[in-house]
Amino acid sequence: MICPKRTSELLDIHLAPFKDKDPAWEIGISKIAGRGVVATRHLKRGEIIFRDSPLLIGLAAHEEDSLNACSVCMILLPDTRFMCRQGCGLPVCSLCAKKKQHKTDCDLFRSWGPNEPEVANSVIIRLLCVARAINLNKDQRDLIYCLQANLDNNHRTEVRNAAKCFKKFPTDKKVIEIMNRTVAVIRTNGFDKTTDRTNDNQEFNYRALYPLFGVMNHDCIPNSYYTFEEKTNNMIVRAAVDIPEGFEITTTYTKLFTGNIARHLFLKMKKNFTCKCPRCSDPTEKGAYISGLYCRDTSCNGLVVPEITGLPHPNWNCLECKQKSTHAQMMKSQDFASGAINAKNNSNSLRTLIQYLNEKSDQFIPDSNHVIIDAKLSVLQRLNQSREDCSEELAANTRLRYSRDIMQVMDKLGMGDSLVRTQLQEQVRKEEERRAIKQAAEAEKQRKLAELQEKAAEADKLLAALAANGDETAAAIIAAETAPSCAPTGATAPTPAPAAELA
Ligand SMILES: C[S@@+](CC[C@H](N)C(=O)[O-])C[C@H]1O[C@@H](n2cnc3c(N)ncnc32)[C@H](O)[C@@H]1O
Repeated sequence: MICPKRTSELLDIHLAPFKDKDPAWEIGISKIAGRGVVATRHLKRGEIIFRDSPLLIGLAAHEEDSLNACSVCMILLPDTRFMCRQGCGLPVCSLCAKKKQHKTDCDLFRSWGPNEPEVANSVIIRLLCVARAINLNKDQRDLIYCLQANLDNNHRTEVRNAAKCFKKFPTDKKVIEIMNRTVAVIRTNGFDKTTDRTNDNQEFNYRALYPLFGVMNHDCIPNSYYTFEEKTNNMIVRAAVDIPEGFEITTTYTKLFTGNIARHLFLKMKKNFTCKCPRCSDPTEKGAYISGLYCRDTSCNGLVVPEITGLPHPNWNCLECKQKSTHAQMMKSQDFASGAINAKNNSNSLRTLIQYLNEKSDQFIPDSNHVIIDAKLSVLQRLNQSREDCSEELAANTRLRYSRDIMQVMDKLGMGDSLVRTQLQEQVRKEEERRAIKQAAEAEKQRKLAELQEKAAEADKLLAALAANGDETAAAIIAAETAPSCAPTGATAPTPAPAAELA
């Protein structure tokens, strides 16, 4: 492990533009693994802990059909004529083509002679983030070397493949080593499009290395969460819960609602470690039963969970009848459920998906299962874009119900704040506000009606009194004066409107 002091020095240089004189964090020896980020004082839930800027950032270029983004500002460009005319093989917008960053990138890639500079090639575009490490200054380069790098067998593959796309790719061992190391450092500590490392379903389509964030260790119930500033791509890390002084600040490398087994596999294969946090050690995941499935015995209503955690193929146990099942048996149920829900999710009708989730799916998969949580999140996301084929009432009820369901799972897991929770809270707040406005309008209608009824009753009484006194003319005048304001539209004087009719 590299000394936390040296890491701090290099991070201070990197973070100097933020001018944080009294940081709420420091780099220390972690109880979880190697170095970690530790709170220097008590942090309140929601408080900003630090800002970080990307030391390296570039297009992820994972999909061939989305290569038309500018390699500097990363904004999508019109479909034609977006490649640099200097022949570097990089897409660039007309504004960024004049910027210093592009000149540096362009000079580097042109000197390597791309085979087909006019064609957008995902391998070349993807390499840019890594190749930018070559032009960093010494402190920045040292910072890269200071971060952990899990050097697996294929961390050299990317650079090796990229070399085939250029005529004069560098052969200098030092240059190749910098790039290979950078690939490994990004894989261990960085982002490579949201799907690879995000805890919040956030859109982040780049490949990037945030050095301070890179020192944070993982916990499946993290005590911090992060967001990105759209203009700068800077990251803001906040406390998800109150964090006492001296406690390690953790993040999660996996999605929040992935079950124990899938998280275990992801962390083992992609991040090279086995997590031993309390959620991972508990087959019920703190009673949230995110991996829970129904017992195979149809006469039993019990939930089945993995017998022990931390294994890729555990046996499963019914919590009710104690029947054991093999992993393969339970995966059949899980795959069947995932297939059914995904088929409904991919169909065009959002209303059908909602009906299916509300009425059918719990016959074969518990509501607590991650497939259902993901489907509900997907419904909420679709509803945010449009109501599709749902009535206003169905959309509103679904928003409220699913947001509350998912927050309940978060509460069971003991999760604090996160971007997802903020979004769900906002959905609930809006829906409760809409309902309160509707209720207030209904109450106001009722109040006015009662007022009218009261007036009509008073008029009835007056009329009766006048009639009893034999004052027929006065009664007719009163009836004519009161009826238009009390009676429903269309009622005509002189006949007094009976109170029942007004309702
Ligand atoms: C982004 S780095 C975190 C910082 C790292 N501890 C360091 O000293 O630089 C990720 C690596 O830290 C280790 N790590 C992070 N969280 C861990 C955890 N919960 N349990 C075990 N190892 C963990 C793993 O080796 C992982 O590949």
